[in-house]
Amino acid sequence: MEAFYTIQGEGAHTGRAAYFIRLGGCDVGCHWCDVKESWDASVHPKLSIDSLVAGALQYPGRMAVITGGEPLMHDLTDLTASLQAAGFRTNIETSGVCQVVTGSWDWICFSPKKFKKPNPAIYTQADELKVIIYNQSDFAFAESFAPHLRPDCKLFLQTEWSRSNEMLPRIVEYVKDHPQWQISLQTHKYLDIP
Ligand SMILES: C[S@@+](CC[C@H](N)C(=O)[O-])C[C@H]1O[C@@H](n2cnc3c(N)ncnc32)[C@H](O)[C@@H]1O
Ligand SMILES: Nc1nc2[nH]cc(C(=O)O)c2c(=O)[nH]1
Ligand code: SF4
Ligand SMILES: [Mg+2]
Repeated sequence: MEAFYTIQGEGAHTGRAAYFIRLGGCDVGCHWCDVKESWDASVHPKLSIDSLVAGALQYPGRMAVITGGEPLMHDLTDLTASLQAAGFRTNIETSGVCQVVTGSWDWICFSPKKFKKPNPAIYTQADELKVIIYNQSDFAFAESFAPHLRPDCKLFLQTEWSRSNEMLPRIVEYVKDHPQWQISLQTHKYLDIP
């Protein structure tokens, strides 16, 4: 769908320069999704892996973030192999909804959704769990994944953007009471960058 060089706004790598590759296609259907234009893959141009890697190499950063849409709808074996061969660290943002987890990953951000169940195969591969808090029941939804993850998996709660005023104070109190969790903010939206 698009590729751009920016600052990772969310999660464990917040604040680091990264080349984002946003792949079209998603059938998870989050009603609050902030990139609904990504859902229909057929309206977006197909780019070759070589051109994506060449685009990334124009910039000094060597972290690539593959997102979407739901990137694991695609076989990411060749894209991640080419990025790693070119010297990039490969990070992914995924809901975990997929038949198989393809690709070679340096960092997996797993962001499960109530709207479609993830494949449990991703649980022990995740380096970071990032749950979007839209309402109070999302805290229990977030906790339901924690026992299945690796002990070193980082745990983040991120407010759904339009619900920040109501949910951020609750997330602050929750993290104070449950310090294994950290707050993730969509800092790129505050910075007004892509
Ligand atoms: C657009 S999604 C694409 C990757 C993948 N489909 C997923 O959901 O993880 C990238 C990240 O943005 C988060 N996100 C999407 N819409 C959001 C919103 N309105 N407020 C906060 N986070 C949002 C998702 O939960 C995910 O962590
Ligand atoms: N700056 C910036 N950071 C991000 N982290 C995850 C994003 C995504 O949409 O997957 C995203 C995004 O869209 N922009
Ligand atoms: S899974 Fe990700 S891309 Fe798909 S609708 Fe949900 S937030 Fe949007
Ligand atoms: Mg985004």
